[in-house]
Amino acid sequence: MITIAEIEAILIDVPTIRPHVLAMATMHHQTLCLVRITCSDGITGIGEATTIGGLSYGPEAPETIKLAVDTYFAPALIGEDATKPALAMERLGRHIVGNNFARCAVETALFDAHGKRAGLSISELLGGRVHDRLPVLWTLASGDTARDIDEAQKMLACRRHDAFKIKIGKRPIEEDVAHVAEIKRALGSHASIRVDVNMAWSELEARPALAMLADAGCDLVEQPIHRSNRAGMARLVARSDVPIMADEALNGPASAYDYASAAAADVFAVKIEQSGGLIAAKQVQAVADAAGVGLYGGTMLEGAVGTIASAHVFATFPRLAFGTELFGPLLLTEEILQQPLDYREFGLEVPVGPGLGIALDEDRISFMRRDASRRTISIAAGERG
Ligand SMILES: O=C(O)C[C@H]1C=CC(=O)O1
Ligand SMILES: [Mn+2]
Repeated sequence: MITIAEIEAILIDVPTIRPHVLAMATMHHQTLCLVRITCSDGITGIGEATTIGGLSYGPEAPETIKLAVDTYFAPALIGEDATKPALAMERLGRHIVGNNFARCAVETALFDAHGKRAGLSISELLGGRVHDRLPVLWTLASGDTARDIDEAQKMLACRRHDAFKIKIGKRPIEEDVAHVAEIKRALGSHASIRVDVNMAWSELEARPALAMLADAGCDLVEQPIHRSNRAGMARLVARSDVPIMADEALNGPASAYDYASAAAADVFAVKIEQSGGLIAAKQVQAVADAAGVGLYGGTMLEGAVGTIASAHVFATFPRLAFGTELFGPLLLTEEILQQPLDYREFGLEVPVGPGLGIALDEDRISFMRRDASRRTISIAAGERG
């Protein structure tokens, strides 16, 4: 039997190209928790978990993910059959509750390794792709209207993105709506404009705000109110002219079923980490398709590894009404792959090679990892200078 031999979780801090201003946090960097699994046949697989603003988005942070993987996931998985990712994850579920983000990183690494072994990409392991390229939007979140407009116009001009998600919820509603309306006016019909409120409003605030956003030409409103207020989401969906998307409310197939059966969302933002892995994300998709809920491929602002794992999953979705937001690597200053991802013509190419179909730049990773010893390098540099 080919077994799981070693599991390593590595933290890497990467600056963002500009501050990313969300309702609950302003990001100046992103921390990637890379998970590397080595199997007894010598094949390795890589996975990734990220969060947004440490613990400010959800119950996991990069450091807690590393701790969970090192302390609990690794001992439970070592010695298990490496050729059966679904079985390994099922067994793991008997010992570990929750920890969806950590689960996703581990499951991705198992799929990457098994895909390399089988000579198949992850999308092929998941049933086969229906898209080779995915539409990708860009998030405008500099915190400044003129800068956001300038950024969007550059993206349109170089044909990288023609849909934009504006992060709101931090400022008073009138200011936020004026910000959205000004961006929409500047970009006109060339661009689809959506907003993400990240749960910042109460239901009473959301009611007039949704009407104002509809007037401003907004195409989609993401998670306007708290994840726990499912009935409130259903009331908003029933009266809103703009489609409403659930994001934070979804953490796997059971929550998707709850939301779909309560008619509490028009669209689901599927995120592999929030869902608890690639298989669970496919189950969220199945619930949405069965219920007639639209789909959108979401991101946890992952780097290249999590982004491509997501792309393999979303490439298997026959219906993807609102496209994806798989732009995470473009928000980061550092390239960690040997071959950069292919973003052009408003989309991302889904790699065709085995597993994830990407290769890490191992020298960069060794240099950037949080626990790298740079002391010797700086002493040597000091001696030279
Ligand atoms: O959807 C979120 O809340 C998280 C994320 C996705 C895009 C972005 O800018 O932030
Ligand atoms: Mn969101």
